[in-house]
Amino acid sequence: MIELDRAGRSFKVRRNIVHAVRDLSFTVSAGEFVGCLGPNGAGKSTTIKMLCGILTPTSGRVRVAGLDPSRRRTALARRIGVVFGQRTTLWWDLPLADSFELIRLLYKVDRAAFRARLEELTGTLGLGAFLRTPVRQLSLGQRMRGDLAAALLHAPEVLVLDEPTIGLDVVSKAGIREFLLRVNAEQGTTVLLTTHDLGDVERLCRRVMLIDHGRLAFDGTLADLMATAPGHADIEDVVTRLYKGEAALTAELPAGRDQ
Ligand SMILES: Nc1ncnc2c1ncn2[C@@H]1O[C@H](COP(=O)(O)OP(=O)(O)OP(=O)(O)O)[C@@H](O)[C@H]1O
Repeated sequence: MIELDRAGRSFKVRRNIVHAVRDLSFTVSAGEFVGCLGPNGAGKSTTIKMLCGILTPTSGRVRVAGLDPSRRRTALARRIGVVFGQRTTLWWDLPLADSFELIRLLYKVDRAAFRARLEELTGTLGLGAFLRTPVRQLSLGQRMRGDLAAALLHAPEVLVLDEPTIGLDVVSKAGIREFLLRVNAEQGTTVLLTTHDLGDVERLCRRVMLIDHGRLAFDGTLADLMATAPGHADIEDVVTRLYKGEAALTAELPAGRDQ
């Protein structure tokens, strides 16, 4: 469903070249739920932006649902849902319901299918009480639920989330996590998320990737991740060690994973 083959993205900043992502290769199969960790500036958001076609890779190849994201952005938009936790894709001054209607028109979703989908999402995400509220008046937790609904209204096969639980309280976080698990389990939606919240990884992700300096530094299960630091039972300790380079990351890549 998602394929990166030696994908790279660099930026020219004044006279310097910043290599945000280098030689990144991995595949995510249909129905997987994958978490992507990495220190600040590691290249996670740049990777997500290449997956949804916002950024064109400067080297290598990216495919999502068989499409080249930067060349087939419109075709891909029908098959992918994207949420940036730090930025809303909703219309700030419009009530949530009007934003959804605009999305229906943009994505040319059939009216009956849209109604059914919206009803389902309104129920599972608890949007009913604030559907008529302008987006700018929503709390962060409400806005995030609205953004998730917006990303899923056209029933995409792939859902890509950049820090979907950032800034949320424990109850809101739990609600979003439960919802994402449901979408993955019941609809078979492939989910790839980036996060700094290790609770997201523990509770959601069957597979964890770690990006460091734009490269894939680890790819395996949560148990594989914990095994990189024997004797450390706390995921926070393990990840801190990995970020500080205290563990031999690449040596721990499980056999059979793309590197
Ligand atoms: N448009 C840009 N122009 C120049 N440099 C950029 C641009 N976008 C990202 N970078 C640089 O690329 C590197 C990777 O950034 P990116 O945002 O992908 O990291 P990240 O892993 O998502 O970080 P964080 O966890 O802090 O969100 C950083 O050094 C960043 O400064």
